[in-house]
Amino acid sequence: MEKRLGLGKEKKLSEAWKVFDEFIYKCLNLKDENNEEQKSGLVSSLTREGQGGTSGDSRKFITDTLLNLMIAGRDTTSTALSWFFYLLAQNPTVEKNIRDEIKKHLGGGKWESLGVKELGELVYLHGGLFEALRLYPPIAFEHKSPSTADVLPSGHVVDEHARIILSFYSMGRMEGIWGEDCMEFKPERWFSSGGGIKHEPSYKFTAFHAGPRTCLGKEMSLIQMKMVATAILYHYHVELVEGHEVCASDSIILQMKYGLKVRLFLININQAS
Ligand code: HEM
Repeated sequence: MEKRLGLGKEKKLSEAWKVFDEFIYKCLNLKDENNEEQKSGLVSSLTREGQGGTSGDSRKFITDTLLNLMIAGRDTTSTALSWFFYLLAQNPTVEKNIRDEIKKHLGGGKWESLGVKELGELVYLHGGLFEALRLYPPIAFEHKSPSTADVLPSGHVVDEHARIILSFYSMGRMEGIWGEDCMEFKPERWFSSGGGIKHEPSYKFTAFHAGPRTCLGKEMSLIQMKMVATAILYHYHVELVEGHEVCASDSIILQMKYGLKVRLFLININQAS
């Protein structure tokens, strides 16, 4: 009824759609004008590959795809970073180890001198982020339904009406999967015996899901998170504001109900020890 009459939440939604469409169409027009320079960009690839998707309308296809990427990539990445800094503030030794590692790879330069290749060598930072994702997966649970009746590898029979809930949050904290220290924040868990990054199968570390519907933005989000974390840790020591309650909200994304309040203390990484 609200939709038909253009009232309440439906009104807000259609206004928001209008703003979003105007923004995207403006970007597309800009792209058209600079066509030669942007042939290899994301929008150009979508235009080439999509050809309108099922709707046959290539602009709608691009708008929907970009909205999908924005929804999938924004709150997930920021939520993961909030939990990472929350855990870090409670584990100052880990913060120090990550800062030492950043310093070691700087080669005397500024944090901006760390490119994608160098970020990939920050093993401690990687371990810290993966621990945050294991303990606080931004998409904490997921449900799936079979399109037809089936038998799972476990032997469970599921019909087409079954709904299977997967709790990534619980899986990240199970002793049977991660061992006795499963509740501890331990970046070292992700170190290989050779000192590099240890790989864990996606069916064990499920923060990005697994199989054919696995997260398409995993590598991109890791680069983003590493860059943001490096920029902050290069400049600041992080402490939690005393008395501020930190707990998870009951939303689709495992955000912090009251946000994260921290104090930042300016440091000079080249002098910090
Ligand atoms: C820490 C950051 C992120 C986490 C934890 C995460 C996690 C996930 C998970 C669990 C899924 C599966 C959801 C489902 O099956 O319903 C998923 C799907 C997806 N993610 Fe991410 N994601 C992150 C960042 C991103 C970013 C930055 C992008 C892109 C810019 C992205 C794009 C996507 C897309 C397009 C899908 C749908 C894939 C499909 O259904 O085929 N994600 N992500």
